[in-house]
Amino acid sequence: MCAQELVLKQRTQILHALCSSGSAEYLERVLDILLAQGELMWEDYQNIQVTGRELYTKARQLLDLVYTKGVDTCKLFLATLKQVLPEEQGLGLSFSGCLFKLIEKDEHKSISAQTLLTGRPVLVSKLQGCIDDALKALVTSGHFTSADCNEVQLPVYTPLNRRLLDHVRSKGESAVNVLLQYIQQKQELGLPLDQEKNSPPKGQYQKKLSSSLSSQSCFLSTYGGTSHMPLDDIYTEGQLELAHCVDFHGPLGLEDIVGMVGTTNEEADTVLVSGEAGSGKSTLLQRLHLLWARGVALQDFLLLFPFSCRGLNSEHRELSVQELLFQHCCWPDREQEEIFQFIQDHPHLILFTFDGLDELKQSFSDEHRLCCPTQRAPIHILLFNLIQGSLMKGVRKLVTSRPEVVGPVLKKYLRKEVLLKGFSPSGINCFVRKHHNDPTVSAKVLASLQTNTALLGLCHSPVLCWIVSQCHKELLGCGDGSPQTITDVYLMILQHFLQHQSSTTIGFGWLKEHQETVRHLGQLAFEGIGATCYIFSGADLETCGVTEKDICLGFLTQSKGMSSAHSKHYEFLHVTLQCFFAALYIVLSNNINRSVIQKLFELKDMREIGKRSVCFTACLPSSEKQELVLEGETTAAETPNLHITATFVSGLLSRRHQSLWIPCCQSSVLEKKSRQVRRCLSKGMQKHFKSIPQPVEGEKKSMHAMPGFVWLVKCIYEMQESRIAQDAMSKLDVDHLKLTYCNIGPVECTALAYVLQHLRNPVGLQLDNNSVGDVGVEQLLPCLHICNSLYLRNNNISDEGIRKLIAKGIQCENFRKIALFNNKLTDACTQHFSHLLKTKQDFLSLRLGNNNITAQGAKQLAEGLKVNHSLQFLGLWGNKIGDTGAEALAKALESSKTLVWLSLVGNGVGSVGACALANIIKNSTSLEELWLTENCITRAGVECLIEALEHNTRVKSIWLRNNDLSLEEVEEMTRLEPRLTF
Ligand SMILES: Nc1ncnc2c1ncn2[C@@H]1O[C@H](COP(=O)(O)OP(=O)(O)OP(=O)(O)O)[C@@H](O)[C@H]1O
Repeated sequence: MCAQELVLKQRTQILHALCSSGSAEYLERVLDILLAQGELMWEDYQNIQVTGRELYTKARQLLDLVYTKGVDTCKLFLATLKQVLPEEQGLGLSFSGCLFKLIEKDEHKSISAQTLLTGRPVLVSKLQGCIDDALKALVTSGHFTSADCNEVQLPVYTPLNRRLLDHVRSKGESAVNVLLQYIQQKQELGLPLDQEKNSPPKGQYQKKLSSSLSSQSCFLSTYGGTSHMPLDDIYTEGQLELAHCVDFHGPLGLEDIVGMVGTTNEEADTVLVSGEAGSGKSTLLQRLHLLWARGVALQDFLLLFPFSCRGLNSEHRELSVQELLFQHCCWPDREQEEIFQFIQDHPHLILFTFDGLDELKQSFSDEHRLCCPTQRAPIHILLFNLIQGSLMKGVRKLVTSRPEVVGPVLKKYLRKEVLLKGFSPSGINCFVRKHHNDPTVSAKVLASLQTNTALLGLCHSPVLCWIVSQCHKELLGCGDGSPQTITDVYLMILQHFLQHQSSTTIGFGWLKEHQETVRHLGQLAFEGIGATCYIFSGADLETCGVTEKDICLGFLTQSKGMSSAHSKHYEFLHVTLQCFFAALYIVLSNNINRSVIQKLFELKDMREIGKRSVCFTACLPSSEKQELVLEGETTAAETPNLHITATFVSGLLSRRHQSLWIPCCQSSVLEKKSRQVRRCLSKGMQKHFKSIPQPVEGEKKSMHAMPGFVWLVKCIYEMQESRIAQDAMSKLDVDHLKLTYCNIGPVECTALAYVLQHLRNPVGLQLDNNSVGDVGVEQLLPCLHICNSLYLRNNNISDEGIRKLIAKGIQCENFRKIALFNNKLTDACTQHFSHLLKTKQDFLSLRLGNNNITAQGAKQLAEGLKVNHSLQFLGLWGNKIGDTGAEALAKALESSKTLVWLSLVGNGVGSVGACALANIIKNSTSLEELWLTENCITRAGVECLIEALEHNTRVKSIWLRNNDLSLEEVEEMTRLEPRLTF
C-alpha cells in the first residue's frame, strides 16, 4: 500500500494517536518537523494553527493537507509520526526516515531566517528552559519590546519556545539572527541551555507559571487600545467588605480574601468576590496574580492557576481537570504526570481563580456530580464541580461574579463571600492622582468632581472613574453641561475616542462623521450581547463590517490568551462599553425589529432578538452557532448585561440627546423608539406596584422592593425628564419603602432621589445594609422632604455625611425619624443632632447605635435634648458614653414629657450612670422602657432604679441583663421589682 493510501486508511488511528492525550504536543512536534523539511509552507502552518480551534480539527486539517500534497509528503508524514509518537502508540507504520540528519547538520551552521524553519525541531528543544534569557537578548538588542515579551509569555496551548520562534519570525531577519546567535553562543561556551534540567519539575513549572502570570497581569487592559498602563502605576485599593460577618470591622486586605477571616463554612473551598459591573473584580484578581507571581502575596500557595470564564466559553471539548490546568493555564514542558500528582497530593498549596462566573454561558448548578480528576466532562461541569469541591477537594478556589447571578444553590458551597464595593472617596482621589502625571490636571479634575456630586457618585465605580479621568479634557471643557448620568459619561468616552480621529471638533458633527463605525461596532456589540459573546474573531468583525481603521479607534482591545501572531481575537475595552455600543445600535439602526426594545425591558431572550447573529466564531463551534442563536433559552447570566444595555437605551433615547441622532437617523423612528421606552418603563413600574401586598389591618402599607425596581428607577433617571418620574410615582401609594440589601451606592441614591421626590405622600425610606456613604447621603437630599423617616443602618456614613443631611433635614417638615446604627459616627456629629433637636420641635426618633460616640458627644446631645419637647425614642446602644455621658443625658432628659424609650445598652454607664438615670424615672410621665443591658451596673445602681420606680407607674420595663450582679442579687431584686428584667 502506498503512503497516501495508508494516510487515508489509518486516518482514525492517526487522529487518535495525535490527539487522544488532549495535549497538542505530538501535533506540534509533527508540524515542527514538516516545516523543517519544507513539506509544509509557513502559510500552511498558520492555516492549521488557528487559535481557539480544537485539537482534532487541527489534526484533521493537517491530514487533509498532507494527503493532497501527494505520496512523498505522506511518506515523510508517516515517518515523522513514527519518530514522534511513543512506542506503545505504534500504528504499525512501516515508513521511517532519517529525519533529523538534515537538521543536525544545520545546527552549527551560520544563521538565517530559513534556518528558523529547517532547524525548528532542534531549536524548540534548545530553547527549553532558557526563554527568559533569550527574551532578554532580544530586548537588549532592541528587537523586542516588553509588549513582545508579554505576547510570547502568554500561556496558551503552544509552549513558550514555539511561541518565541513564531514571534521572532514576524520581527524579521535581524531579530532571528540575534536569537540564533544567542543559542549558538551558549552552546559554544558549553553552558547548559536547559538550566533547570536538574531542578525538580514542580520548581521549573512554578517558574514558568509565575513568569507567564506576571507578563499576563502587569498591564491594565482598559488602556490597551490607546496606551499601556502598568498595573503598579494605577492600581488603587477598592473597598472590600465581608458579606456575612458582623463582628469584623477592620479594613479587609487582599490577603484576607482567601484568609481565615469571615469564614462562614469551613467545609467549603470556594471564596466568592462579588461586585457590580466595573467595580474592579477582574482588576483585583489581576493584582493578586501579579503579587503572587512576584512572590509578595498569597505565598502559602505554591501554584496559582488563573482562569477567565469568558475565555472558557470558547472551549467546546470535554476536558479532564489535568487538561484544563495544563492546556488553559500553563503547559508543563516535562513530567506532566508528576506535576499533576503533586497537585493532587498537596491541594492546600494550590489556588485556582475563576474570573467572571456571570459570563459563563451556563448558570451554576450542582446537578451533575463528578469526582474523578482524570474523567473528561464539558467545561462548565468541571468548573461547577471544582467550585462545589467534589473535584479537587482542598484546593482553594477564588471566584468573581456580579451579585445578580449568585443564587442560593451556589451560596451553599461558599466558604465566604466578599463584597467589592468600588472606590471609597479617598480611593477616587488616589486614582485620579495616579492617572495624571501632571498634578495640576488631577487637581482640576478633582475640583470639578466636587462641584458635580452626581458625577462624583458615579466615580465610586472604578470603570466610570477611569472614563472620567481619561476624558478630563472633555470634562473640564464642558462647563455647565457636565455629565450627570452614566449615559453622559459613556457618550464622553465615545466622543473622546472618535475625536482623536476626527476632522470636526465642534457641534454634533463628531458623531455623524463616524456613524458607520459606530453602527458596525454597535452591531458587533449587540449581536454579541445576544449570544453571550464577549470575544470576537477576525471573521466576526468582518461580518459586522468592522475594519482595521475602526479597531484603531481604541474601543476594542486584543484578547489576552486568545490571540496569536496569526489569528487575532478582540473584545471591548470593558463589557459595559459593549453594552453601550449595543444600545447605540438599537438607537441608530433604522430597521431594527420593533420588539427589540420591548423584549429588552421585559428581559426576554436576547438571542431571539439577535436572530440574525450567526457569527461569533470565537464563541461558538460552527455546528452550534445557528442552533444556539435560535434555541430560545436564556441563561440567568445574561440578565445583568441586558439591564445595563436597557439603561443605556433609556439614556440615549432621552430628549436631551436626540439632537445627536437626528443627523444620523429618521426622527420619526427615533420618536417611536423613545415613546416605546417610556411605555416600557411605565408598565414595568406598574407591574411592580401591583405586586405590593395589601397591609395587614393596623399595619402600614409597605413595599419591599423586588430586584428590578432600582433598575427601573435608574432607567428613569437616565432619561432626565421629571415628567416620567412624576408619572411613575403618581401611582405608588405606600407608607414605607423598604430597599434593604439592594446594593444601593451613591449612583443609585442619585436616581432614587430623582424619582422619589415626586411621591405624593411622605414615606419611611429604609435603606439599611447598603453602601450609601457620605456621597450617597448627599445625593438623597432632594427627596428628604418626602421622607418622614430615614433608615440608614450599616451604610458607611461618617460625620461629614451627617452634617449635610441635618442641614437639609431641619428644613424638611415631614422629616421626623432617623436610624443610623452601625456607621462611622463620632462625637463630631453630635453637634449637628443637637442643633436638629433644638430647631425641630416635632422630631420623634433618633437612633445612633453602634457608632463611636463618647461622653463628649453625649454632652453635646444633651444640649439639644434640654430644649427639645418632642423626642420619643433615643437609642445610643453600643457607644461609649460612660458614666459622665449618662449623667449629662439624665440631666437633660429628667424633665422630658415626651421620651418613651431610651436605650443605652453597652455604654459602660456603671452604677453612677444608673443612679443618674434613675432621676429620669422619678420625674418622667412618659417613659415606658429603659434599656441598660451590659453596663457594668452593680447592686448600688439597681437599688437607685428600684427606688425611682416606686414613684413611677408608667415605666413598663427596665432591661438589666449582663450586669455585675450575683444570681442571688438578681433573684432578690426581681422579687422586689418585677419590672426589672435580668
Ligand atoms: N483597583 C483598581 N485600580 C485602578 N483601576 C481600576 C481598579 N479596578 C478597576 N479599575 C478600572 O476599572 C476598569 C473596570 O474594572 P474591572 O474590569 O476589574 O471590573 P469588573 O468588576 O471585573 O467588571 P465586570 O463585572 O463588568 O467584568 C478597569 O479596566 C480599570 O480601568
